[in-house]
Formats: sequence, structure tokens, C-alpha cells
Amino acid sequence: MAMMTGEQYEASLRKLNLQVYQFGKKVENVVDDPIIRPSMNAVKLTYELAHQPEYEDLMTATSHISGKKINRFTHIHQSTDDLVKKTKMGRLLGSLTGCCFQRCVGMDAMNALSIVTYDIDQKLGTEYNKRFLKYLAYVQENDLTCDGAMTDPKGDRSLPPHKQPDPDMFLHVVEEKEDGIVVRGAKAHQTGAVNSHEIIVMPTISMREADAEYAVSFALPADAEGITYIMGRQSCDTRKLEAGKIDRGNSLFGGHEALVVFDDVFVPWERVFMYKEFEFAGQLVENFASYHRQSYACKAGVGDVLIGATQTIAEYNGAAKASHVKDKIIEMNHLNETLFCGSVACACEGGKQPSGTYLVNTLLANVCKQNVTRFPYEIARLAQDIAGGLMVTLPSEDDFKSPEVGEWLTKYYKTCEGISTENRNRMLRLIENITLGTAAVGYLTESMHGAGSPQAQRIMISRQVNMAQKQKAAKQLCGIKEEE
Ligand SMILES: Cc1cc2nc3c(=O)[nH]c(=O)nc-3n(C[C@H](O)[C@H](O)[C@H](O)COP(=O)(O)OP(=O)(O)OC[C@H]3O[C@@H](n4cnc5c(N)ncnc54)[C@H](O)[C@@H]3O)c2cc1C
Repeated sequence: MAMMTGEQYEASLRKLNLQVYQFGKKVENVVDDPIIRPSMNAVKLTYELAHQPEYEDLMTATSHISGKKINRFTHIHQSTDDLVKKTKMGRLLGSLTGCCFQRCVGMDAMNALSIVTYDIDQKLGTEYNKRFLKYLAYVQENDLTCDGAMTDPKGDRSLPPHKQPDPDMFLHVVEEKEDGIVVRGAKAHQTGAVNSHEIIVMPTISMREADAEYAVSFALPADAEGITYIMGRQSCDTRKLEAGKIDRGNSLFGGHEALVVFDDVFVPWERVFMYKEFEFAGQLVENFASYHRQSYACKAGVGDVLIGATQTIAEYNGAAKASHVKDKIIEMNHLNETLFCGSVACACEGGKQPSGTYLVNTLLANVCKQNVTRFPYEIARLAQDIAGGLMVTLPSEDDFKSPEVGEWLTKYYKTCEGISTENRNRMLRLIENITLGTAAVGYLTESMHGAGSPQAQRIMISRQVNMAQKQKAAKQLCGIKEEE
């Protein structure tokens, strides 16, 4: 098959037997559930665009295994050009969906595993890379969406896995069998989990020998026996249950996260990519995190939507010509393009690993993500400044339609001549959605914590800058000579 259409993707999800819970009840029809559906629409777009000639260059690639044309989300980067295209693909999709389109996490997990399985084999004589490449060929051939599952619940943050009072706070192996392993635990905040065909599990942190049973990586079909999904709530999520669409802000797309519970789940050996090689857990975390920190170019795409919405609302309000408004919009663009620069830079400066896979420049990827933990908040602040207070006090779509009060709303919320009150409402709701509503999960809090909280990047930055070289340059210029 190699590349599914959007319709084929949707049909393939209907065949899965996922155990999904939401609002305390089992979801029987996941694909058509009104809360989940917009997130499925966003992933579906990654399939649809791959078939459109104008997006072919960004959305597809040539498999280094089969030589066939594949969706870029299943590709292993073979050059810095591939890495740059990944950045541009993320921004494109962010700007077309205005939310998290979810499919990057699995791509980043596969690229990290293509590097680390090779390195484990080189050092320990194992066969993980061969297994992984066979699995990858299956993912590429069937054009699957994979959930990248790294984050454990972690319990008491001050304790390593083996010292947790409850040993399941980090996912671990509970039994070894002749044909595979049995795992127990959970993965939290899983983006796009119930829109995925596969789930790829990786350890969350660096580990020592005492944590060997937690140093495990593998892939499972999303509906494997023993896996349960519990959907996370999003601010304003139940607006998706209302008949009108204006109050949703984004009438087409959304994202989702879920807690994924592994209740003694069997994994056959051919799908195990790390088993007790604790000394490689840290490398897998760092490689995945670096790729995923690059992936936050998507926020520049969502930023494009927010900036467009802000400029439009300024025009609707009659404030667009004010010099401070113009300047604030310049600032929003400056911050947004700086986000994009970081992602492009770490891609251009990437390099070939022993496995042949190209990895981003990890220092620049961390700098990129550190900016992402801040700039979207400032862009959102400026958008709210320009939008005005009505963004949070606007009555409902039903009130505007009400025979009793609708006329007053239309009269008192009118702005410039020729501007429709309904269009103004739509734009205000979109800004609300991205800065306070369902999409703020992706645009703001995911920018903060996704791919690691800010401190994780600061640690990596401090480790990776060449301080000795900087000191040498400074000393040389002011004439300091030191003994060798
Ligand atoms: C919207 C969203 C989507 C996500 N999607 C995914 C996904 O698809 N896959 C996935 O695997 N993960 C995903 N994540 C998880 C993300 O990687 C984590 O949120 C992140 O690593 C932080 O972990 P945490 O949420 O448990 O917070 P915590 O680790 O509890 O961090 C909270 C604060 O405590 C600090 N802290 C924590 N532990 C320590 C310590 N030992 N010492 C000092 N300070 C500490 C942190 O620096 C931070 O400031 C997602 C998160 C969000 C919000």
C-alpha cells in the first residue's frame, strides 16, 4: 500500500478495537466521537496532503529500505535536507490545522530508535537494529501512525524507578517468557494515542543498573490486549458537543492526549528494541528529545494562524492602524519567526550518525525548544491585548440567535461599517481557542512541557556548549597567557 489516503486512514482506525474511556464511560465509536473527531481530522490531513502535488515534496520521501514513495511521517532522515523538510512540514501542518496534528511523536521515536538500536548492537552484539528495521518496513508499507510513548507517571520525582513505593510508576518488565516479555505501567499525556495504529514505548529517563528492568523499548499494535486509554480533558472541550460551531473557535481540527495503561501486556521478542540495556536509556531519551524539540516548528505554524487572527480582529475593531498595534504585530511575527529559525538551524546543522540516520544538532534543538517554552506565551499575550476583553465575555452563539436578546447583541457588538458581527465573533472565538481553549493545550502547555520541561533543555544547553573554547577566545583577546 505504501501511502494511505485520508479515507483509508479513517477506515483503518475503524478496524481497531481500542479500549478508550472518557467522562467515566467506555467510548464505543472512537472515530465518530464528537470530542475526539477533530483530533482525528488533524491526523487525517497528514494523509490527505501527501497525495496533493503541491505538498508532495514536503509530505513524502523515498524510503531508504524499499526505495518506495512514503509519507514523510514514516521516514528515517537520510540528509540535512530531510531534516529541513521535516521542520517545514511541521510548520505547514500547524498553520493548516491551528492545533497539534499529533503524528510527529511517532516519527521522532522511530528516528531515535534507528540510531540507538544500531549503537546497542555495535557495542553489545545484539540484533535490535535488524528487528527495528523490519518493524519500520511494516510501518512504512502500511503507512501507519505511531504514538511515541516516553513519559511515565514518575510518582515521587525525587526517586529513581526502583525506589518508588509503587514499582509501576515507571513502565517495567514483570515477566520474561520464551517468546517475549510482559510489561506493566503507564504512559502519561500521550498525544494522538487513540488516533494511532501503533504505540512505541521508550524509557523516560537515564537509568542505572538497579533500574535495568525499566530500561525497555518496544512497539505494540494500539489495540493489543491489556492496553487501556483514558482521555485527558481540555479546557472548553464540551463545546464540541454543542450544535453550533462558532463557539468552538476551530470548527475543524483539534488535538488530544490520553493516559495509556499497560496492564500486564505481552510483547513478542521481534517487537522489543531495548531490554535491560540501561546504559543506552539516556541516549534514547536524548536523541528522541532532540528530534522532538526540533518538531516544535509546528508552533510557528499555529503562531501563523494566531497572528493572522490578531491582525484580522484589529481590522474588525478599527484599531489596525494604531502604531502600537502595528508594532505588537511586528513583535509577534519576530517571535514566531525566531521559533522557526531555531528549528531550521538545528536541522541544517544536523549530522550523520553511525547508523546512517541524520540527527539534528542537539545543542540548537534544545535552544529551539527553550524559546518555544516562552515565545508562544508572549505571542498569546499580545493577541489577547489586541483582541480586547470581548474574547472572554462574548455571549454564546445561541444568545446571538435568540429572538429575545439576539438583536441587542448584534447591535452592541457591532464595530466598523461593513464588518459582520458574526465574523468578528468567529475570529474572537478562534483567538480564545488557541490562547485559552482546547488548542491552548497544544499551543501553550505543550510548548512548556512537551519534549521535556524547560529545565531539561537548560541542562542539555549547559552540557553541550563549548565553554572552554569561549574562555580561550576571551583570554586570547585580552592578553591572558596561562600555563598549559
Ligand atoms: C500537551 C502535552 C502533550 C504531551 N505529549 C507527549 C507524548 O506524546 N508522548 C510523551 O511521551 N510525552 C508527552 N508529553 C509529556 C511531556 O514530555 C512531559 O509533560 C514533560 O516531560 C514533563 O513531565 P511531567 O508532566 O511529568 O512534569 P514534571 O516532570 O512533574 O515536571 C514539573 C516540574 O517539576 C520539575 N521537576 C520534575 N522532576 C524533577 C526533579 N527530579 N528534579 C528537579 N526538578 C524536577 C520540572 O523541571 C518541572 O519544572 C506531553 C505533555 C503535554 C503537556
